[in-house]
Amino acid sequence: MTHTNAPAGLPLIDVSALVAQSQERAAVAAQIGQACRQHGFFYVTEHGVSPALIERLRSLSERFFALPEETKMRWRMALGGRAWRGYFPLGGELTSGRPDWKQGLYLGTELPADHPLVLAKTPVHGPNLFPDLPELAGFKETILEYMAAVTQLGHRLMEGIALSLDLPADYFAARYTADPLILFRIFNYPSQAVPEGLDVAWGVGEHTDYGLLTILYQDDVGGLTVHTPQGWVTAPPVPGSFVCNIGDMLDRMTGGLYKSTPHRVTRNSSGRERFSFPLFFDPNFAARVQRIEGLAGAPDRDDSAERWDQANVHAFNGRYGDYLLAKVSKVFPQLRDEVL
Ligand SMILES: O=C(O)CCC(=O)C(=O)O
Ligand SMILES: [Fe+2]
Repeated sequence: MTHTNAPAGLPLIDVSALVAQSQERAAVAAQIGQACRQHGFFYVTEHGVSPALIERLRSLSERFFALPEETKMRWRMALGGRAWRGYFPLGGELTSGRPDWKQGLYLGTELPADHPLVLAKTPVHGPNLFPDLPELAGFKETILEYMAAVTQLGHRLMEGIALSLDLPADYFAARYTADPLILFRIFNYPSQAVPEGLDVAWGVGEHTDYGLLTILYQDDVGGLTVHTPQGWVTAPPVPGSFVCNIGDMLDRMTGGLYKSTPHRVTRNSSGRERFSFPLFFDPNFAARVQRIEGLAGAPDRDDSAERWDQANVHAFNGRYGDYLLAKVSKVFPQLRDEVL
C-alpha cells in the first residue's frame, strides 16, 4: 500500500482494499479519515476505473467541445428543462456571482421520461441530452459506462468514510445513498484568452461542493487549487488518480469534523485545452440530512463567517434536494427563471 504525498501535501491513497471490500480496508479508511479531518481533499489511486474508459471519454469530450458553437447549442441546457442537463457555453455558469471561464456538458443518472420521479417533475431528474452526431459515436455509452464505474467507486469510498468515523460500513448507504443523486459534468477550460471587458477572474470561482463526495478526473494541464488551513495550495495532476473532496452535507453530518473545503480553478493559460470530469456522489434528493449522533470530537460550531458563501451549513434542516436547488439557482440564475 502506498501513501505518499502529492506535491501540494494532499495525500495520495491507494484504495484497492476499499474497492475489494477486503479486511485491509480499515487502514485505508484511517488515511481517508485523516485527510478529511485536515482539509477534506485527497487523491485516490488503484481505484479500479479502467484507464481505457477514461481515455475514451476524454477524447470524445475533446471532439465534442471542438464543434462549432451553434452545433453544441443543439443540446443547450434550456432544452433539458427541470432535469438540468445539457450544454452550457463559455461564461454560462456563475460561481460566487461571476462568470466562470469554462464550458460544460451537464449530465446525471439517466431516467426515462416516464419514470415516476420525472412524471412528478422532480428537479434534476430526467433524461440526459446526449450529443448524438456520427462523429461522436459511442459518446452516450461511454458516458453511461463512466458514470456507472465511478458511482460504484463512490459507494466503496463512502464505506471507507463510514469506517473512518467508527460507523458501520453501510451507514451512508442505509440512510442516504442506496439510490444516490448522481450529477456529472464534463468541463472544458479553453485555451483561448478572455475577451477584453469581460468580468472573468477564474476558470471556476471559489466554492465548496454541495453534497457528500466529489470524484474528479483532471487531465494533465492543472489549475485546481484548494484552500487548506495553510493557505491556497495547488492540486496538481497525478496520472492515474482521481481527486476526491467532501461536500457540505458531510460537513453538516459530522458537525464540521470533516470539512468541505473551498477550492477554485485558475484560468487556463497553458496554451492547451483542459478537461475535467467531476462526478458528484450525493444523498438521495428526498433524504433528510441529519447530524451523525454520538460522534466524538465534532465541533458543530457556526463557521458561517469563515465560509465563502457566509452560510451556516450546520443550521440546515431539510431534504438534500432543497439545499441543492437553492445553490444551483445562484449559479444558473437564468435557468432558474425559465424552468422553476
Ligand atoms: O474542474 C475542476 O478541476 C474542478 C471543478 C469543480 O470544482 C466543480 O465542478 O465543483
Ligand atoms: Fe467543486
